[in-house]
Amino acid sequence: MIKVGVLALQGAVREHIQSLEACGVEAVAIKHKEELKDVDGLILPGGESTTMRRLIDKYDFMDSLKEFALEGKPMFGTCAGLILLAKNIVGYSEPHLGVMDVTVERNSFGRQVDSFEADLSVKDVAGDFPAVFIRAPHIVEAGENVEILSKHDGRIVLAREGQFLGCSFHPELTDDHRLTAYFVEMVKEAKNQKQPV
Ligand SMILES: NC(=O)CC[C@H](N)C(=O)O
Repeated sequence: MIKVGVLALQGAVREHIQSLEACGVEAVAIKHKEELKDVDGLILPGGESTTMRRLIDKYDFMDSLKEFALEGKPMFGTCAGLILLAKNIVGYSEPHLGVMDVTVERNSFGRQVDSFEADLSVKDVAGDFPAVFIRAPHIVEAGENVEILSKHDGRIVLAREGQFLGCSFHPELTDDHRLTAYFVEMVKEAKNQKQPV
């Protein structure tokens, strides 16, 4: 049995927990860095990346989050969470965690369109995934080991690099749990690989 955490400093935490539970796994809100030891995978939710970064520093989470990544445990960044994972952010000299080989641009779907919904074709997941975008970033550049899983209007909005999954939108805000289920599979695979045979 696996356990998946949701970083609970700010943002859409409860919805992610419900989506994970709908996928049949145990889900916990992570409020203290020590709790990271208890989970096999972690979701970094949407919200506001600069606020979340401030709280990561305030509660001394940064080293523990980087260690979590180094241990090979899967991490799923949604919207602001994707910005936290990215190695490069357009207009910023430093990344946050800087673990996923992508360059992201914040609020990149135009100010006049604050939020919108779109049906996406997602590789290996769905032909019609309902995606909710809220002041969303997109991936402007992806490294050679990054697999592009979905695009909207020619822009990369979902990608995977090994243990890291990142999307521009909010997969937790609808009743469609297929993308959460995809991440749950990543967590199960990573855990099985670690187990001695
Ligand atoms: N819904 C979201 O997570 C928005 C992300 C936000 N615009 C940021 O840059 O952090």
